[in-house]
Amino acid sequence: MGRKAKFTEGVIVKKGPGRKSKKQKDPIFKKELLADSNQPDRKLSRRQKLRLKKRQTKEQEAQSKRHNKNAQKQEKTKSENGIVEAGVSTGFTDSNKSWLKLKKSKQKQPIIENEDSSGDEDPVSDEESEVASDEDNDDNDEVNVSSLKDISSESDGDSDDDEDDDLLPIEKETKILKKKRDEDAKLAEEEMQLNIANQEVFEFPESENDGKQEVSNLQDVQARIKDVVMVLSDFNKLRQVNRSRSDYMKLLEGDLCTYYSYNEFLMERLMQLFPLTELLEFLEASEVQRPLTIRTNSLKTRRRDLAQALINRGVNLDPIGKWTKVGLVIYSSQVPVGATPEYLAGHYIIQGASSFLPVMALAPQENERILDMCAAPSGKASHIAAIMKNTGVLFVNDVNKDRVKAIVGNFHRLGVINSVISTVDGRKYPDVLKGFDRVLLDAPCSGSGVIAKDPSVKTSKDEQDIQRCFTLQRQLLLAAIDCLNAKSSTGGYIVYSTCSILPEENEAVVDYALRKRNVKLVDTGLEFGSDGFVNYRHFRFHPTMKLTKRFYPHSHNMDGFFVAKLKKFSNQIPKSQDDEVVEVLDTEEADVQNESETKETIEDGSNLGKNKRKRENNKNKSPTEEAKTQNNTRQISLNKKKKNKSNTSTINVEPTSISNKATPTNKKAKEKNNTKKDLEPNLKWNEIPQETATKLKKKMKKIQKKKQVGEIKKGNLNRHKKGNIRKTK
Ligand SMILES: C[S@@+](CC[C@H](N)C(=O)[O-])C[C@H]1O[C@@H](n2cnc3c(N)ncnc32)[C@H](O)[C@@H]1O
Repeated sequence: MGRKAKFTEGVIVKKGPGRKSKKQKDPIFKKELLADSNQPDRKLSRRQKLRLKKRQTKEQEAQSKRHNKNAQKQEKTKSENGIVEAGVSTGFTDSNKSWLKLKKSKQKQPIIENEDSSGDEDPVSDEESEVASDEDNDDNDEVNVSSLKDISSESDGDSDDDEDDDLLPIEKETKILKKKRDEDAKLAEEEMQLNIANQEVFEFPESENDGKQEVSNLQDVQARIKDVVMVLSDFNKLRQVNRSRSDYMKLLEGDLCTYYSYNEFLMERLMQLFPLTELLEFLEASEVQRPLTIRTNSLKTRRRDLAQALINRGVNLDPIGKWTKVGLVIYSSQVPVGATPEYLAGHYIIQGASSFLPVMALAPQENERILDMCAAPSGKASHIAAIMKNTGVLFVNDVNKDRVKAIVGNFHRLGVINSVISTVDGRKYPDVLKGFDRVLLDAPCSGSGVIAKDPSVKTSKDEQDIQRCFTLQRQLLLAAIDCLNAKSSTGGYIVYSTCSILPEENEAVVDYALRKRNVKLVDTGLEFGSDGFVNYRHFRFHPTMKLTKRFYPHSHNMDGFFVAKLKKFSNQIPKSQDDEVVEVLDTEEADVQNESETKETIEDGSNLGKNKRKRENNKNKSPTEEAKTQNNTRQISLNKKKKNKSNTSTINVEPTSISNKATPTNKKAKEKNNTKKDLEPNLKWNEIPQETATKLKKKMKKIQKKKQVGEIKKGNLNRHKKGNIRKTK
């Protein structure tokens, strides 16, 4: 195989002007680059000139140093050896050696260098001196850098310009950015120092009204809130020595009331409830409306179809979350959401996300008998009906006749056909019907969880309102439990819920029911939410209270809400002495009882203490054991009653209770005194405003009269009964 012939060899192919050669011109270099760098007339930049000058002065200095050293050495050797060698300089060798020593320490090549130069007494050449001076420069790197910095900072304008000329655009940009970043960091540092300084100078207002007048606008109030929170977060370090934590808390409470427009009562309760940072989050979140949410009525449509229909009408929506299959959140809408054809056809109901939770916890089953005791306007009741698929029977009740009308309207629209609607006081419901598989008690409450929806709650609630609420809630809960059938094959469950976040209306009510009835707390089945309180102020609730769920606007993005689920394990009602308190009273009596029960709770008197002790004794017992002890107490109390009957025919009535039950008959005067005593020890008249005191007194007189009449009647009855017994005997 021979080599291929190159036919083109020797023929010079003329390259045509290609695209590149057409466009690209010959490169043009800067003059300086082309110029010989060794040429003395080369143009140097200012900085280069400075460097050159510096190097030259350094060289001179180094040389003079060397001369001095040599001179000193020569003098030394002369004085040591007594020999004076005029005209012969050995100094360079020494200096050379010293340079070598320097090298030795730096480069760790002492042997070769030493060997090479050992005994060499040649004077150091110019080149070497150049190197030496360079080395010196290296040694003094730090000095050079700092001096360069100095130079640049001194002659900011010119040198920077010169430098910038040498830099690429991207380098220039990074330089500018770096400079800006440095400036920002410096500013931030200054601000921080200023904050620290301010923080240190926060002074507690000295005026008598604790500084209420010192802040004139909301911005100042806000600033002081921040300051006080800061002090409280590191109290030992930042406090003023003569001020206690409670002083700061009081100041903060006042400022928060001013800033967020709350009354002191509610703010105080909230401050007891939340840690400071969480409190601020709660207050902020309660200023913002919750997102508009709707629930698909699964009796009439599916969520997907409803969503599509609404999107077609210009509604911007999304599913609420993974935890519900029927909820939709509406971000914006081109049509009024409460008046679309879908709404009117009952395909959905406008309902807050938190309202889904109690029904989910109740977990209704098809074909059950379910009671919704306080149902109007029926958001939750219609949800229950939908889950039951219109099977079984849903008993829907509310004491308010006007609100019941809303139930009827809603049920018509939504197509609920398995319901019986009633208007009864829930507390009397067990007298009407019992034996339900499940009961929902969505109790009337203070509404402290729905402040965004109803801002009047901020200022309208006081101690008495809360007391009235929780007394009614307790009575309703016991009645609701009494309506339940513990032996239900599918249920025996009750869900208690409120839109309040106050433990008095939630955990305390459930705790009360745990003591009064054969029920135990069970898991709600809700996958999210915060645990219920076990400790709160002077209350200590049953440890199982953790099974209850709380929801907050700031952490769950829904209205404040409480849900507890209880299972009834016996239809028997344990009768303890305390039970006398729990009776269905007419409204007038209930009011007075509220007052007296309320007092009982405020003063944390004998009953609460007693109950607390009892609870602590039962704390480690299982529900059945607890039930046994409760039954025991019941027996004891019954025995006591029997004894009393046989001896004196009187029944011990709890000092706080006003009851319709049998009262002593034969000693009217004594009884009169007793009733008076029953009522009065708990009421401190001087603590009650005069108006309410006179009202209360009037009411009490009325009740006493009623009682006396009732007693006489009952007394007559008893006499008849006794007579009958005697007769039969
Ligand atoms: C929180 S609302 C119920 C809301 C309802 N569950 C819903 O989802 O639409 C409380 C209801 O309890 C009713 N209520 C108040 N006291 C009552 C009582 N003693 N017996 C029955 N219902 C009562 C009120 O009229 C009110 O409608």
